[in-house]
Amino acid sequence: MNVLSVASEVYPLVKTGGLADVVGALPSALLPHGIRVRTLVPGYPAVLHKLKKKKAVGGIDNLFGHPARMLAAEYDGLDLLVLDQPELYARDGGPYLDTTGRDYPDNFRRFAALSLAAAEIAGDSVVPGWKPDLVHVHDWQTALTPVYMRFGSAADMPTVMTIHNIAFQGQFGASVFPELSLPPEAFSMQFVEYYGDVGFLKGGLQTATAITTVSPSYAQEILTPEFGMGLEGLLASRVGSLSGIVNGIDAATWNPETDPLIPQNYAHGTLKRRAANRRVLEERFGLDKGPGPIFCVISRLTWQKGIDLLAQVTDDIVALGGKLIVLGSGDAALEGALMAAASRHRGHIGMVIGYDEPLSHLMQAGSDAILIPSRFEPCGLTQLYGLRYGCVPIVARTGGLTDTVIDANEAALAARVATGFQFQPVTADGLRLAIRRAMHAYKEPKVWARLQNQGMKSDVSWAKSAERYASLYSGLLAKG
Ligand SMILES: Nc1ncnc2c1ncn2[C@@H]1O[C@H](COP(=O)(O)OP(=O)(O)O[C@H]2O[C@H](CO)[C@@H](O)[C@H](O)[C@H]2O)[C@@H](O)[C@H]1O
Repeated sequence: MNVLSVASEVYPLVKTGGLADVVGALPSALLPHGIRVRTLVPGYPAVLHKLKKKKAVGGIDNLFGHPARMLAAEYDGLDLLVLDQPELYARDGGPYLDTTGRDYPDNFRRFAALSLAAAEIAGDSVVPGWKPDLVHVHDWQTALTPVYMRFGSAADMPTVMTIHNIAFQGQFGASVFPELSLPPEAFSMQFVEYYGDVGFLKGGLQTATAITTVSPSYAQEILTPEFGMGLEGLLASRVGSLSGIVNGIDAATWNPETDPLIPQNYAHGTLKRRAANRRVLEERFGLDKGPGPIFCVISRLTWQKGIDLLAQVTDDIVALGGKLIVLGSGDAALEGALMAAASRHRGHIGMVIGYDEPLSHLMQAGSDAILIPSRFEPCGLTQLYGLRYGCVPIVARTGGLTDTVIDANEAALAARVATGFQFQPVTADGLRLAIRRAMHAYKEPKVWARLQNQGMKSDVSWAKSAERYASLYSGLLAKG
């Protein structure tokens, strides 16, 4: 089976968050199922620069007023198609934001173009001699693909639309509609019209053959007004086509036994070796040496991720004898609150503002626990990395965090299945209580080591989830 996967980012070429990790890791996990994935991404400078050997395999004469080239390349096991259209993608900033942190004003056009190109590949008019059997799109940036397919020459080909984060919907004023090269009837409830605006994600959810999200719990939650963010009604009308498949991790990139980004490799039998990583971490974050657990946070610093709750418990962490290190960037006010905490508690709280992939590996390898107080979390990946690295996850009981961490309650401890701590309600008090519970467990080395070992043994690979995607794809093809 040939699958075209379409996304706005893919690890290791371009990454702003978990979407890239998933899009980068799923293809090799699907290969044993006889599924060959080609991944279509925009030709951002970062992508073109990293791909040394690329070949023009086709093109589109007029993609929103400009010619575009389709390049093919292989990178780190990925079979890539790259949409090379400098007017849209040759920019100095990131994939979505300019150098001052603002959305590019033509993002609607940049990602409509990506979606239209995908639909034309599916319609067999762009890459001669290659055509997918199914198209899999991710998040709002690629959500118009099934809409274009419906009105183009691949109307019967099955499509899967995966929601990684329903908070980002790609909603634009109605004035963009005439620029999208869609027929007038597409501006209706059945397609992209969304409360009088154009909704990219809405259009995708309305037209994709199947909808998935990245955990079973989140698939349930988005049917409620609290988590559906306005799309719960539409999703309820499509509930028969909606499922949740939990994310895995790239077990080769995230393997403490072989990870080249950490000073000291280790396995679950050699947890003591983590101490060497801890020492490097202490240096890096300016922490005092000494006992007590190091809690880490690796995250966008936003309300979704509950970072305001974290800012309320920093003093408590220090008062209880713990240390805190934070890597991330985001809301200026939250960055400021954490910086203030770091200067109040020099030697006990360290902060690095920015995005640093190697440092994120070191933090998982040297910290004792990772805090994830998210208000909503479709799946979450950092708790999965934590499990693999013996960095015990302390998580809000929501979405995929619920599905992947087993709370250290008495029964779970007795059954030796606990892997971390969950808390609810998702408030500062809830988080505070979870930190107290973790501190208590940390004081009993045997209990803590068991939590670490149990986590390291849990299956966070793609194996089971790839099987689920494979059977979803086969089911759709069989129906088609
Ligand atoms: N400052 C920093 N420096 C280095 N690395 C950093 C970093 N900040 C974050 N990261 C990395 O970025 C990724 C974040 O992934 P998450 O799944 O936690 O959240 P995100 O909200 O981006 O993804 C959305 O999509 C994914 C994928 O489906 C879902 O798991 C998730 O719930 C959903 O919100 C992880 O690999 C993490 O290590």
